[in-house]
Order: sequence, then structure tokens, then C-alpha cells
Amino acid sequence: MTISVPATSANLGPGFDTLGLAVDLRNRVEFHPSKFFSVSIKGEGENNPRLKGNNLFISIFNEHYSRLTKNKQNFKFTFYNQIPMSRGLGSSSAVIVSAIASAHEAAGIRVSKRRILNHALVYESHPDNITPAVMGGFNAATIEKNKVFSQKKHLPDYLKAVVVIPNKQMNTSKSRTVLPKSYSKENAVYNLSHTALTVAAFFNEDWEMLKLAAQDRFHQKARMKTLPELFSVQKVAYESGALMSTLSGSGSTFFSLVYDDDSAMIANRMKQKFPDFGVKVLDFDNDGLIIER
Ligand SMILES: Nc1ncnc2c1ncn2[C@@H]1O[C@H](COP(=O)(O)OP(=O)(O)OP(=O)(O)O)[C@@H](O)[C@H]1O
Ligand SMILES: N[C@@H](CCO)C(=O)O
Repeated sequence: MTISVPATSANLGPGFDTLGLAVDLRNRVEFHPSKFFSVSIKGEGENNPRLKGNNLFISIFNEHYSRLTKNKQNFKFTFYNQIPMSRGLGSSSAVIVSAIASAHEAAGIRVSKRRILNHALVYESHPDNITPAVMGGFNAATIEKNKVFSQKKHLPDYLKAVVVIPNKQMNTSKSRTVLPKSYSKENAVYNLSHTALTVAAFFNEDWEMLKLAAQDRFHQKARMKTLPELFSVQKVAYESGALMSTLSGSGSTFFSLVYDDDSAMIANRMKQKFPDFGVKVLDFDNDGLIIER
């Protein structure tokens, strides 16, 4: 069995803990029952000995597998990881979603994507990464009574993501500690109105509106100050024609949405200006979680 889940870019400027979209960079896991437990990792994390044992995937998988089957069974897992860890591209969401989906598949139980999403909320309390990880596309999401309610918009092929990935990791829980404890009414209204406009622009495909709409007063500045080159990344992105350019999740990656025709030029400019950072041009992903039986 093979399960794969895409990387995600959350917040998208003002939509803190609310908006996110999926990009075509996937973590894939293959597994089958085995006499002995084993983990093999290829790609991101392959040199990290901590991931060879009871990592986040394994603990969530075991929790769900034993809840569903009441059995103890060893599995051989092979992970093919493309999503860099703690860089704001939803690596934890991908792991959480794939572990829950894998446990259900291993137990022979078919569940809806919505059910998997609601289980994922137990491990990540904000829905902005887990929703596009499961559903694909652009999503606005909220939580009511421990359930995720969301709306999805397919993203067209003529748009691409240019992601600039610094070497520096930014752990999400640590990165949340630098945020203000409260916001003024003025700033709350600012983010509310800009989030509403961002959502409307995505659904109406008014891409030229995004630069204005995707401005934020809640989290980006405080986080970007911990890696000030990110201010220059955003400036170069906009000077080069990006339609929107925002801190991806809690950072450190910077996400730009661009027209396909501009993507190579913008990526090359980023590579020239920021030679120490990784730069990728990615398609958007409209599939989310994929289960291959
Ligand atoms: N491939 C993986 N295998 C096992 N655990 C992983 C893997 N990828 C990420 N994790 C776990 O998720 C943690 C990273 O989560 P964190 O929320 O800090 O980053 P992120 O999800 O990449 O960023 P963001 O939520 O801002 O998009 C890692 O420390 C590790 O515990
Ligand atoms: N909304 C989350 C995304 C990162 O997981 C945050 O900004 O902390």
C-alpha cells in the first residue's frame, strides 16, 4: 500500500490559522505487515537517527491501528520524503495525515477524507495545513465543536508556486511564542478584511487582487525579524512580478504565487539574490491525500 500527502503553505498572509494551499511536493510511505518492525527513510530526514524509531508517524499510526484492530502487528515502513522539516511547508501535517490514513488502510477500514481530517485535528490544533494536505487546492477552514469545516478551490495549471527555502529551521510551536499575546481592534479588523478579500480573490480567480489582499498584521513581521533576509525575499518577489508573496506557515520558507510564464525568471532571480537558500518552482496540488491500493 502507498499513501502520499502534499506539502502545504499556510496562512497566506492575513489568514492566520485559517487559509492554506497544497503544492506538488509529496511525502510518500509504503508499508506491509512484517515479522519485525522496521523503518527506512529516503530523502528528507534520511540522516536523522531520531526518525528511525518511534517518530511522529509511527506513534500516530500505532495509536490508530491498535484502536481500530485491538491487534499488535509489526510493519515494515519505507518513507520517501520530499518535504523539508520545520520550514513552513507542512511537514508535520503531511506526517499526521499519512499516519492516520495508513493506519485505517492497514486495518482494512475505508474512511472519508473528512473523517481523516477531523482525526488530524487532534494532533494539530489549527486546520490551515491539515485541510489542504487532505483535500488539495486552496482552502479556507475553521473549527467548530472539534470538527473542521472548510471550502476548497481548485487551482489552475497556469499558476505556479516559487518557494524560497532557507537553511534555518523554524519550529512551529517555538515560532508561535514570538507572536503578540493580543491584537488591537484596528489590527483585527485589518486582518479580517484582508483575509476575506484574499478568499474572494482566490474563488473569483482575481489573481491581481492578491498582492493587496494578502497583507498581514498578525504574525509575519514578528517571525520575519528572526530571519531578516526574508524581508528582501518578499521585496524581490514583488519587484519581479509575484502575484502574492507571504511567509509560508510559521516559516522559514517564503511562498510566492506567480504566473507560469514568469516562474522561471522569478526563480532565477531568487537563486541569484539568495544563493544560500533553496529555490523551487512547484505546481499546485489539487488532490491532497492519495491512497494507492
Ligand atoms: N518526515 C517526517 N517523519 C517524522 N516526523 C516528521 C517528519 N516531518 C516532520 N516531522 C515532525 O514534525 C516536526 C516539524 O513540525 P513543525 O510544525 O515544526 O514544522 P512544519 O510542519 O514543517 O512547518 P509549518 O507547520 O509551519 O508548515 C518535526 O520536528 C518532526 O517531529
Ligand atoms: N497557522 C500556523 C501554521 C504553521 O503550522 C502558524 O502560523 O503557526
